[in-house]
Amino acid sequence: MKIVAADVFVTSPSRNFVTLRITTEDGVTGIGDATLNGRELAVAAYLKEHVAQLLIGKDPHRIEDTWQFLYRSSYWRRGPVTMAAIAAVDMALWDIKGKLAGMPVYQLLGGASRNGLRAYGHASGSDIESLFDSVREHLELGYKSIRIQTAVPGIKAVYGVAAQAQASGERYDYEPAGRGAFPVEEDWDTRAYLRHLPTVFEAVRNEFGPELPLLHDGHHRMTPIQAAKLGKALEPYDLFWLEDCTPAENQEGLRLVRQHTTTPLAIGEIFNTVWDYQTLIKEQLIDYVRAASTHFGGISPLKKVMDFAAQYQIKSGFHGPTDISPVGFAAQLHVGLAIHNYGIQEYMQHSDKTNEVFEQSMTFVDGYLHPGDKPGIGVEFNEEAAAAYPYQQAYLPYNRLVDGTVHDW
Ligand SMILES: O=C(O)[C@@H](O)[C@@H](O)[C@H](O)[C@H](O)CO
Repeated sequence: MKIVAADVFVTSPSRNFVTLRITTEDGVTGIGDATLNGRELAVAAYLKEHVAQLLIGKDPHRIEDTWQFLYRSSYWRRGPVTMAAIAAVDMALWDIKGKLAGMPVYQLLGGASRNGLRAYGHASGSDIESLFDSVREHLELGYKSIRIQTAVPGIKAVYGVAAQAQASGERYDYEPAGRGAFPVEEDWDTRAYLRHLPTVFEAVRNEFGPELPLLHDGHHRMTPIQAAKLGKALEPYDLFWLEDCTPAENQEGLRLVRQHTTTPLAIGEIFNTVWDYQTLIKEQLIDYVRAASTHFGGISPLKKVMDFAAQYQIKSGFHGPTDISPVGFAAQLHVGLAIHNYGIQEYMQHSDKTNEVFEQSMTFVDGYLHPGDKPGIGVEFNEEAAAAYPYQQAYLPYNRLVDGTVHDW
């Protein structure tokens, strides 16, 4: 069997998505997600100009061989653009394999290790009352674990806090990428944040009790010693995890954080390869792997990093914001269902427009996700609906400190 076509689609139903569709000579199709928030067209060009023609004539069954060929033959390894492109090919080939086998992808990865996947949602508020309302809303939706993000007094805009109530069908807990020709500038003050956050967690614990698993995302903005201080200060509130407490590229920095706190740590949404996790896993500097299938080279390497992490009792906590398309999201649900060391899945929920373009078969019932039992990944791409939503330029925001210095966002 041979691949006869590889088509790339860029569509913007509420937000931008890059999708690859591979077609075999028998007319079987597979789809993959190549969305890289704010840099979508770079991945689309990488796929269209450099990868599509290499796939024509290849045997779609040879997933590992095609992955290694794309990774090694380019010579220039790693990086988010390359790895998102390879991820889309990998997912599309798993999708095809599942369709040909008549099985959902999780069956091909070893079968289900659990009945459903525990998910967490994003509660946020500009003050304590609106935060409590948001937590209640998420509990009503069935979430059994909740991420807490709040405004910080004195700071105008903070990562993770929904700016306004969304219109019906546009349920975004938080959508950071703003449409426009230049990134929005936000401000930041770490000392104000460090003073404020423990008081927020104290209030949430007092209101919602000790049982509810609570998470928080530091979004790369602290130095190791600041992160250590925060982890320690949050210990009385028993967090499920503190995420991205420091910029991820400084792996050694986590040693310092670890020396000072028992708050569990999650990191890695900006990682692209298994090698980015080498030190963190071998030295047990983290508790949860935050990779996303879309930015990590697809289903194949995600399964590999989790098997490596399993030897160190490190669990999954795959990145699941709305900038991972329903295809990439479903792809990692299959991995999560199959692996033994599943931890939790971030789940923000896509908009109605997105769901019109990507018809999903996954379910979210009583706080648990399931990828569904359709052969392959279980998502259908509606090309006609996609064409009605052309690409729109969008950028993630960036931060400046009070003196004008650019800071991690
Ligand atoms: O934990 C998360 O979900 C975030 O860190 C993301 O929302 C991140 O900001 C976006 O994926 C950026 O595109």
